[in-house]
Amino acid sequence: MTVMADRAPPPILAVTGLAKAFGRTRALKGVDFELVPGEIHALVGENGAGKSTLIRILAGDHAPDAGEIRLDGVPVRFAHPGDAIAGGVGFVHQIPAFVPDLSVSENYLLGLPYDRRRAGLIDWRAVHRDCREALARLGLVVDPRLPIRHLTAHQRQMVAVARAIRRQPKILVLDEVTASLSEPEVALLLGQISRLKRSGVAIVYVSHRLEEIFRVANRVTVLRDGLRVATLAVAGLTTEDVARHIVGSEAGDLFRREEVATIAGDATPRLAVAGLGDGRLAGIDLQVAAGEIVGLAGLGASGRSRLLRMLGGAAPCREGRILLDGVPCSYRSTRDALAQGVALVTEDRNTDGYVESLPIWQNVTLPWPHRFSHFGVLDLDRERREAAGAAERLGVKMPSIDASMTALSGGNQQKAIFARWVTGPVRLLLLDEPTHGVDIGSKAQIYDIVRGLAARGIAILVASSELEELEALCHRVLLLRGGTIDAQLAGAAITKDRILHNLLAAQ
Ligand SMILES: Nc1ncnc2c1ncn2[C@@H]1O[C@H](COP(=O)(O)OP(=O)(O)OP(=O)(O)O)[C@@H](O)[C@H]1O
Repeated sequence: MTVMADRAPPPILAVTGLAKAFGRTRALKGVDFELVPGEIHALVGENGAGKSTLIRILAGDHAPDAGEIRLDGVPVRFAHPGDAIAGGVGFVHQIPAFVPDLSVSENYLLGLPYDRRRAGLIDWRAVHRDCREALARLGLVVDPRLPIRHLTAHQRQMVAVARAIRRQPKILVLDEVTASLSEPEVALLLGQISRLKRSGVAIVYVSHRLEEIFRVANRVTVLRDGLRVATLAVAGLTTEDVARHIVGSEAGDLFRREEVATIAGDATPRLAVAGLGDGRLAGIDLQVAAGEIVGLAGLGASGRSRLLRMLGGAAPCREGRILLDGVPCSYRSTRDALAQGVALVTEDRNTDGYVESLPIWQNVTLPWPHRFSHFGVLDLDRERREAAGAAERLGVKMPSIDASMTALSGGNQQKAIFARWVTGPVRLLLLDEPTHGVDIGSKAQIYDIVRGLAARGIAILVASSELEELEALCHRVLLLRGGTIDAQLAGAAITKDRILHNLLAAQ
């Protein structure tokens, strides 16, 4: 079904019959897509539906096998990413590219001319001011002189957005830019995007957060299995309508909230933390019982990820004590932590998530090199079989378990990484943004898996910027503010509104 707005202006971008295969995977099977000036057009679909492939072709990263792209009515073929940018199309990809050792400002202005003084010298003060102000409009306050590698994944994402806007594009394509942003940051970003739209910029907005689409988009195009299944005006639609198009059947109650009772706390907690700190975080006290799912909520750079990294051996803690099942423990690395049954799943799957040179199955079993060896002999068949079983249970969409991780769409990479913890001997699971970039159907699967792991007695501490996620999953939610945990919500008191209200009230 295709519903077009009456008397729509001529498209600034018209894509027809776009097709692309990767080996035997037909990522796009003849897709049409139109974008008009001054609209925000959402592009949605399950993980692996073909959204990023469409965007990568527009960006000149992939050559299409068939189809046509017209800009302002003129056929174009972008051979290199630079061509698209020169044609007035700006991109923010799921994992933006940066030069890690250059400063935030230099990355922000990459490829653009610098402000110069009379003698031709770069006016660094003006450059940094420009960068600082652009980031502040997106709610990010950082020193623009810092090397960009010091920024967190979501801060870098904001720099990528500011960079794309700075190039004054006619078309701006945003691929999953809010995946790890907290609510106030999302609001600032969506405000900025709406302003660009009002100034006539045409925006393609890819997101798995349907709620955002209803906040800003005019139209939505749904892709499924490499085909366009609908282009609809957003006004008058419900989330369930869009979800139905995405999954191709009645979506069921994907948004249901499980009744989660608070776990009685008489027994020795699986994790007990007292007075933990590292300078920026201080006096952190918390407990997680076996079988309990505890959430961590905070605004912006509240320290959620830092805390998880400290507990998972990825960052040093200078003060405090960590007890696992009542036994004091300390670990110097994630490997150390893993040996004690503590697994950290970070949000940055690109840098510490997977090994590109290994097939999917070895990425799934990566943390457990000794599990499949018997008297020093590796049982590769069993290892591969178990990995395949775990990936299948999580619905990882892949050409084969032997394929490379780079053959997976972003959300499927996330699920493949998650499959690790389904197979391994874990006592405490630390999850940072576990459904980053994952489609709504798969989210429900991941939630079920997390609940299943908790039911097996694993203690789970989960940080999420998606408050609905905490609401759906957690027995308790801890509120992290000013470098410490200053309140908690439990059981039925955990609602998105209440978490947000408490966090904002505490500002
Ligand atoms: N470089 C590649 N090599 C092989 N297969 C690929 C490659 N890139 C994408 N694919 C496959 O093409 C299909 C479409 O992937 P694409 O990344 O476009 O999906 P997507 O809709 O963006 O998903 P997500 O929401 O997970 O980001 C998937 O089946 C994916 O495995």
